[in-house]
Amino acid sequence: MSIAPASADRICAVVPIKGVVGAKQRLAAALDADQRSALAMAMAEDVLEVLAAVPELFRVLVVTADATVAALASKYGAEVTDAQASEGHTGAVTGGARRLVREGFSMITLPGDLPLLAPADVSRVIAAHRAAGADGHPGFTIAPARDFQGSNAILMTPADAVPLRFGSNSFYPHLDAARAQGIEPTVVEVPGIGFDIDEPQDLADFLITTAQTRAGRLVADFGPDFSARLAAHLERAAPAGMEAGR
Ligand SMILES: Nc1nc2c(ncn2[C@@H]2O[C@H](COP(=O)(O)OP(=O)(O)OP(=O)(O)O)[C@@H](O)[C@H]2O)c(=O)[nH]1
Ligand SMILES: O=C(O)[C@H](O)COP(=O)(O)O
Repeated sequence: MSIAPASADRICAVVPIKGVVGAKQRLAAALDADQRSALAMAMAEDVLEVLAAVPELFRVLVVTADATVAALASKYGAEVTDAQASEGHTGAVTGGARRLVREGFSMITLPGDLPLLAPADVSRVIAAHRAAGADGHPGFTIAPARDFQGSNAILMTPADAVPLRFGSNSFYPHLDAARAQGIEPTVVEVPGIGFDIDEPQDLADFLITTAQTRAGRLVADFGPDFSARLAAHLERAAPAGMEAGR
């Protein structure tokens, strides 16, 4: 099999999307299954719309085994693959990376649950990667989650430059993994990338933004009582003597 040389000028976004069923389990205390599915789909559509508007991206590849997600991806001009799509976040991204290596593309991977993402956020990561001189050389650029636990965007030249392992605390291990490959990671903090919705507290923080996106309108439509119920849940869930918060 021939492998085309990777270039930081040829970047494909890889977005793993689990799909309608089983999404956002960690929000189960705040949302029922239908609400969780609807929120996951709304965020995914918002992210796909944003990525379609990033001028530096050549392509977008959605890794999913879900037919509804696949149809949504096509609507925004994204390609779809189901290779390794049911092997968790890490498996799905690794499957996408393998394909991009064969095709000579660098990879930026982002999850589908970044409700405040804007095209300029993605452009910032790409600019940082290029400024770090990754063109023609292996490079690794990462934008952490706001709590510095998650890895919310990773850009690699070539697409498989560093073995990835997503999980509850992947940011610092990913820095170590890059250094183990002899690559000094570039870290770029981007608020619109750092904010994802994993836990009920994230949902409460998102409600306050009153974002005029699909996801923002959806949570606003959960009704006037929703934010009070969410606040009550967070109050109950907070350790005694502490304010609800991260
Ligand atoms: N294709 C694919 N994508 C996945 C899989 N697991 C997670 N993802 C995606 O990876 C990104 C981060 O997902 P997580 O926050 O870990 O999982 P989640 O389903 O969104 O939420 P939880 O169920 O609460 O963990 C999201 O875009 C998910 O849709 C999987 O098995 N296959
Ligand atoms: O390693 C990570 O960044 C996580 O797997 C991403 O998923 P989450 O932040 O949505 O849990």
